[in-house]
Amino acid sequence: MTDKHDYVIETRALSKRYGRKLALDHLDLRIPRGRIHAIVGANGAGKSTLFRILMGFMPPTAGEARILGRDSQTLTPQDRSRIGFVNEEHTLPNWMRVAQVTTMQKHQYARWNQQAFDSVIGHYHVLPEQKVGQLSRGERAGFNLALALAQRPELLVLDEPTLGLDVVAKRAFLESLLYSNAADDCTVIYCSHQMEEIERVADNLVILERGQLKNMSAPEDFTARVSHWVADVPFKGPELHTVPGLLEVQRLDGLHHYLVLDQDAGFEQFLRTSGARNVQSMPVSLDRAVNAFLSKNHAAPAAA
Ligand SMILES: Nc1ncnc2c1ncn2[C@@H]1O[C@H](COP(=O)(O)OP(=O)(O)OP(=O)(O)O)[C@@H](O)[C@H]1O
Repeated sequence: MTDKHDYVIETRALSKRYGRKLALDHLDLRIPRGRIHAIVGANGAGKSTLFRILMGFMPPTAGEARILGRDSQTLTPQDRSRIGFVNEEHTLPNWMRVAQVTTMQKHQYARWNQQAFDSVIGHYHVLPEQKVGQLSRGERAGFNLALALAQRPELLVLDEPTLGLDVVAKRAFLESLLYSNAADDCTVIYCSHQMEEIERVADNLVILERGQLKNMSAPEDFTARVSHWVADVPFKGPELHTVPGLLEVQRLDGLHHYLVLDQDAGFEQFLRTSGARNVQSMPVSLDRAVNAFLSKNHAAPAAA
């Protein structure tokens, strides 16, 4: 049932103001159905606010937010049952046993898929008789993901799901997500600050900054927008305000390192005209590209 206007999330001029702070600023965001979409942003970019509005926990100040085609402010329990949500807190009743929680969820969700549950929980050493409160953080994350995937939600929102997990638990979590075929008939929204995870799982990279959409493309296409130039420039080099697309500059071992956005080979010419002797371009990782992009405005004062 996919048509070209089938968006799982659609916002139009969505704004949220908390007192003097504008957390979402006329945000127009359209996330198509299917695949894994990463949403990244610096602290305070508005990600949690966006999800609070989308889940109907909070009204917007202005604009419109739709989730699975419904107005987020009038979601019914049935609409909500089409959405799975896993966050870093992995909130489940601590006093209940794993088997009890599983049975309860099985009865609650008509589309429950036992095979999906078994294949994910199989990555973890979780016993049915254990109480939720006795599980380790990684086991609780895995249990939560297994429950969420078994609901067979149309939309699964994962908000920093691997925060605080060790390397082994993180790997198990990502493998569960990838190998459960979640992306086949379920759209996954993955909010994380961990670029190596995003590089591994995401098909689409959404960057939010100060409540505005700054990028929506395949992660590798974003990386291709950022280039790293190393130049041997005598003295101070060009005035920084004249460097086109500048994200970051560093001086290391007497060489200038420039990270720039949306520049082509003309940038080499710019450096040479500025007196650079040796100029080389180097590949950039997604982590470096996103961090340089986000840091550029990080220290600037917030819009009131
Ligand atoms: N209840 C509130 N009252 C006032 N300001 C708020 C409130 N909730 C959020 N904010 C502000 O709105 C902005 C966006 O916050 P939000 O929690 O949505 O960001 P975030 O992208 O989820 O950040 P993080 O990555 O740090 O969790 C921040 O500047 C924050 O200080």
